[in-house]
Amino acid sequence: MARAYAELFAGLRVDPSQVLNTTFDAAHEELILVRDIEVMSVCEHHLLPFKGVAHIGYIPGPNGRITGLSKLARLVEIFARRPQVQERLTAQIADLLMTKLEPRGVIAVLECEHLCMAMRGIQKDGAKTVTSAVRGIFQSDAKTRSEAMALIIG
Ligand SMILES: Nc1nc2c(ncn2[C@@H]2O[C@H](COP(=O)(O)OP(=O)(O)OP(=O)(O)O)[C@@H](O)[C@H]2O)c(=O)[nH]1
Repeated sequence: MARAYAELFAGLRVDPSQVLNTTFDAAHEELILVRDIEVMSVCEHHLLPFKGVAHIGYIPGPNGRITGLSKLARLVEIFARRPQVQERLTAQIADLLMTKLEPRGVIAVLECEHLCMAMRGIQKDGAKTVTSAVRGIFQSDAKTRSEAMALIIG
C-alpha cells in the first residue's frame, strides 16, 4: 500500500513543463493527434482509482514548433500521478501545451471510468465520464473543432 501511494504522488516531484523541453521545428501546420493514451489516476474525493484514455491534439503555431509524440503521453502520466479530478486533469494538459508550445490550438479529451461510482455510492459500473478542454483555434473555430472531434471519435 505504501508503494502504491508513493507511486501515486511521484508526479508531484516532476515538473511537467520540463517534459515539453524537447521540441523540433517541422514547419508542420496541420493537426497532430495522439489517441488512446492510457490514463490512470485517483479521484481526490475518495482516493479510489479512475482510468481510461486521453486523446491529445494540437495544431502548431507560426513558429512550427512540435514536440515528441511520447511527450504528450508523458504529460498525461505526470498530471495523473496525483489525486485529481478529471476536469482539472484535462485542463492542465491543454493549458501547459498552450503555454509551452504556443500552438494555434489544443484539444484534450479524456474518457474515464471512476471506481468511486462503481464500488460505492451510486454503484453504477461502466459509466464513462468524458471531459474536453479546447483552446485557441479549437475554441474559436467550430469546423476545426469538429474535424478534430471526428478523428478522436474515430
Ligand atoms: N512529433 C513526432 N515525434 C516523434 C516521431 N517519432 C518519434 N518521435 C518522438 O521523438 C521524441 C524524441 O525525444 P527524446 O527526448 O530525444 O527521446 P527519448 O528520450 O527516447 O524520449 P521518450 O520516448 O520520451 O523516452 C520522442 O518523444 C518520440 O516519441 C514523429 O514521427 N513525430
